Amino acid sequence: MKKTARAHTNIALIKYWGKADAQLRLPLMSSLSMTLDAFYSETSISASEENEFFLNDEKQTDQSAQRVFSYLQYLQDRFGVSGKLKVESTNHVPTAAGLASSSSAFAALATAFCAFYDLDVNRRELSRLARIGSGSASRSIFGGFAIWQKGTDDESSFAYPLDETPSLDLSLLAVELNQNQKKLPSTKGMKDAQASPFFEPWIKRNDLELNEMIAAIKSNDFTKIGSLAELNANEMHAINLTAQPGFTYFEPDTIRAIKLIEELRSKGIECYYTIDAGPNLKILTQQKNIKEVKKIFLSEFNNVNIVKATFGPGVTVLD
Ligand SMILES: Nc1ncnc2c1ncn2[C@@H]1O[C@H](COP(=O)(O)OP(=O)(O)OP(=O)(O)O)[C@@H](O)[C@H]1O
Ligand SMILES: C[C@@](O)(CCOP(=O)(O)OP(=O)(O)O)CC(=O)O
Repeated sequence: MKKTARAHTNIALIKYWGKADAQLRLPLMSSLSMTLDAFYSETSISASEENEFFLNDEKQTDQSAQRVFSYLQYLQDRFGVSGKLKVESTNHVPTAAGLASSSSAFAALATAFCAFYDLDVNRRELSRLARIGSGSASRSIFGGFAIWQKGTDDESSFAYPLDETPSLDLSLLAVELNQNQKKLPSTKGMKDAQASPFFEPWIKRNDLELNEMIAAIKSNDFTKIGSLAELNANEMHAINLTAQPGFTYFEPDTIRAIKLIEELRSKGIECYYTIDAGPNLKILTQQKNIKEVKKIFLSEFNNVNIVKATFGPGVTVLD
């Protein structure tokens, strides 16, 4: 018997970047995201002679396999089930390039696991389980806009939908400047960032920014959504730069792309950016400006891949 689940990635507009508990992946802040239709992972689980993990048809034996196996062990212990498992996953998103592959990966893995063992879990519990695999995965259980409330323990830290089928005119252009796997995984990056003198203010502003974002979404205020998402992303990257020692996920092309967005805005083409733990940008824009923004980026950058996305669905079991 084989069970397969599909989960879409999500992009945080209010970001998770800092943990209160590394094992349980309890965050120090609540976050809010948009699930994306264009990017997803499909993961199957079946019984096997030994634990195996295939990613995009290639057997994995490195740290990424260890992460999957220890997560499966955790889930088996938690539910009192056993057996060796074969995990086969396909990413329809570049892996570990700051395009949130771990969000779709662990949402799909948690869901396939529950389907395989026929476990009766609701979506809130599924979100808690996905969170243990990768924090951002807690939000990929849901479509549209999701909020991950930080909570104080395993029970209370889960995501829930804010609006699963938004009618908002909001599109995202993923500007893939560099699809290579990053050297500094998110888990380590967010740990190192806690040494920044601006880490405390970053945590303190979370409530305010989250509430402002919820209000902006509810009132269909694209300008507020875009500018606040950009501010929040820049705060996250500012604490990276000011950590001791400082670091950045930005590359020269990331800065060039930021400058280009500023230029487009000054010409009246409204667009904003958000950036995760990688050099690639996600541009937030509206239907009427997509063509123009895409055209200008393609003419300014060689070898850039631009993928358009809008709201995607929550996790599903495929068979
Ligand atoms: N389909 C998958 N199944 C299991 N593990 C995966 C899968 N895709 C990616 N991963 C693992 O997720 C980890 C990458 O996560 P990481 O959070 O560092 O990068 P990312 O998800 O691309 O970027 P972001 O910081 O935006 O979330 C790696 O350990 C990678 O092997
Ligand atoms: C920048 C981010 O994308 C960080 C995501 O971090 P992960 O969820 O990948 O981290 P772990 O919980 O350690 O697996 C912001 C976000 O998605 O909220």
